[in-house]
Amino acid sequence: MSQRFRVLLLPGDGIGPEVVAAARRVADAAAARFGLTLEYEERRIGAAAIREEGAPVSKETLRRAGEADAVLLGAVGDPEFDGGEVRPEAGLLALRRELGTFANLRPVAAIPALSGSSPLRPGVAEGVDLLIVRELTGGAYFGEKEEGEERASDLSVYTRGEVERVARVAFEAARGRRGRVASVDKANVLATSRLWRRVVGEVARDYPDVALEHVLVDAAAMHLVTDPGRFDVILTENLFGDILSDEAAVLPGSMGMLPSASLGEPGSPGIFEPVHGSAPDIAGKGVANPYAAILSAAMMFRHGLGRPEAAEAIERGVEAAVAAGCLTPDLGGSSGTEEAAEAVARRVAAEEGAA
Ligand SMILES: NC(=O)C1=CN([C@@H]2O[C@H](COP(=O)(O)OP(=O)(O)OC[C@H]3O[C@@H](n4cnc5c(N)ncnc54)[C@H](O)[C@@H]3O)[C@@H](O)[C@H]2O)C=CC1
Ligand SMILES: CC(C)CC(=O)C(=O)O
Ligand SMILES: [Mg+2]
Repeated sequence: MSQRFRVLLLPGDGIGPEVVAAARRVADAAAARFGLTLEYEERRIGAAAIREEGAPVSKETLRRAGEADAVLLGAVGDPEFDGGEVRPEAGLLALRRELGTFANLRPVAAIPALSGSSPLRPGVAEGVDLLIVRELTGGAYFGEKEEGEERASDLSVYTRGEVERVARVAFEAARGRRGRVASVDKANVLATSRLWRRVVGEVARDYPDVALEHVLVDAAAMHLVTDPGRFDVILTENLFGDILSDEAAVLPGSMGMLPSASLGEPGSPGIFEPVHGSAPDIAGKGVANPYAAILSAAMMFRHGLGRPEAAEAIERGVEAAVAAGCLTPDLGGSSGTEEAAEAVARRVAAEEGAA
């Protein structure tokens, strides 16, 4: 009998529905090839939920997310709600809090056909392969807020336990990679960063086979673009990780190339979501790059459903589609979102050596 998984789809806003449809198309191809059944439920989040349900995420959606095996999410955010009291982005933060997804894995890898000397895309950094482990449920995004006409504040709090658990995720990941962790902080100024640095140093003692360096975030931002090869795993807090990962998008060539997995305690559902936002400037045009969402579906198979062979098939499918020149406009091509998804799905279905 085929293995069944419940996947909650949260397409969200802007290009979210377009890229989630693309990711679903490819996930279905992978499921069919490996004899799995994906049972989908689709619900609203973000601006779509504010309009229809009066809140950026409903209690029922949070409950259903908790019951799913994995959540596949597009993006939230709509200029209509800029400056308003109820913000679409609050729905995503509430979901991350509800599921306790404290570790956000953001791999940054340049696809060979796009990199360096390739005539397809000169300028993309060749051979880049790093992993940003971003703490996702603490810091300034979740601290107490004060918002007035004359004064505003966002409290940034980290506890020893919050730092320790995400640090362990980074060290474990480094063991399966090139054995190096760069912990990024601002310990010359911030108290939270000094706690961060102390605790990461303590955790490192349990991983004598992993090399640890501490890097200040301002210098890290520079090294990331001038010498990305110096990094293997970057471990950092919520706000710094958000900014550094968008910066890292220049390495594979586009925001549309960065997937992510937001993970909590073992056994709890993860959220699989592209790093990019709702991109209102290109929404509804059918030109959004779906590879970040498709690669997030691959991460869902690997980290959420325990089926790495399906993840690898999707990743090979994306590489092959890109090598064949199936590029959306952000990558210098003229393919549409659906065309790119179809190109990957076809390759996933047809690949030799199916399990
Ligand atoms: N995880 C999430 O849901 C996130 C939501 N947002 C929200 O998204 C909205 C727009 O924010 P922006 O700052 O414009 O960031 P964004 O990531 O949506 O877009 C930044 C730039 O990258 C381009 N881009 C992004 N994804 C792309 C894709 N798949 N294919 C081709 N081009 C792509 C956009 O066209 C835009 O020029 C805001 O409301 C923001 O709060 C922003 C980041 C993350
Ligand atoms: C709540 C989101 C808008 C934050 C974000 O930009 C991200 O997680 O990448
Ligand atoms: Mg972001």
